[in-house]
Amino acid sequence: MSKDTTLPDNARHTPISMDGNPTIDERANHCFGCGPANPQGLHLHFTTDTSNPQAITATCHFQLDRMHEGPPGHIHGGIVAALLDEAMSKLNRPLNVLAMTRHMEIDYLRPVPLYKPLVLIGRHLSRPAKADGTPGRKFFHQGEIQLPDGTVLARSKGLFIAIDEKLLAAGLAQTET
Ligand SMILES: CCCCC/C=C\C/C=C\C/C=C\C/C=C\CCCC(=O)SCCNC(=O)CCNC(=O)[C@H](O)C(C)(C)COP(=O)(O)OP(=O)(O)OC[C@H]1O[C@@H](n2cnc3c(N)ncnc32)[C@H](O)[C@@H]1OP(=O)(O)O
Repeated sequence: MSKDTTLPDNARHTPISMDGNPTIDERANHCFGCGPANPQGLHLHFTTDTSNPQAITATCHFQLDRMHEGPPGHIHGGIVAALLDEAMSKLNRPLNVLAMTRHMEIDYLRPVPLYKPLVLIGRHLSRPAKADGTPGRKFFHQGEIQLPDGTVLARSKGLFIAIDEKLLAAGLAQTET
């Protein structure tokens, strides 16, 4: 039976060693991109599609207003970067890794409008193997901001590096002091 990709993917995509521990998303999440607990955040909500493990995607429908203005009537370039970073980072969890952005590049193809419904899409591109053939730490992803008709306004490519889960514990401890 094929998977219904219109439904949210609610599987708990975490390493087995994290069973029993809340993920970042399950705690009071202040992430600027997706955290419900951040009153100034973007509150982005993504639906992931893992039906093809070679082409995992994360999609978000969103619309911003003047709070995020750069060029008149358009989204600030730094916010465009944050949107693309967020979309790409949303691919790490379905890939069962904790990973941080090491490098990203952006093509700002067209100004991105405020007050219009837009689509934000992250696509997993590749995870090169290490020299010994074992899975590598580098994850290459792509992000796009599109108009509903598919016109691409901005596109990113990102390198994410898988990190040790202990770093996550250290980061969370810092937020609790
Ligand atoms: C103590 C606090 C820690 C807190 C962390 C906690 C949790 C984070 C987990 C997940 C994120 C959670 C939620 C999502 C939040 C936001 C969503 C957006 C995502 C982000 O916004 S997240 C913030 C921005 N992000 C950073 O704040 C990263 C700062 N940074 C570092 O923390 C290190 O930089 C790190 C750990 C990334 C890597 O450090 P490292 O030492 O482990 O790795 P290393 O340097 O060895 O690089 C590995 C291999 O990448 C190659 N390489 C390097 N640069 C390259 C390039 N440009 N092109 C091609 N290859 C390149 C090297 O050549 C090497 O390759 P090789 O292994 O083959 O030699």
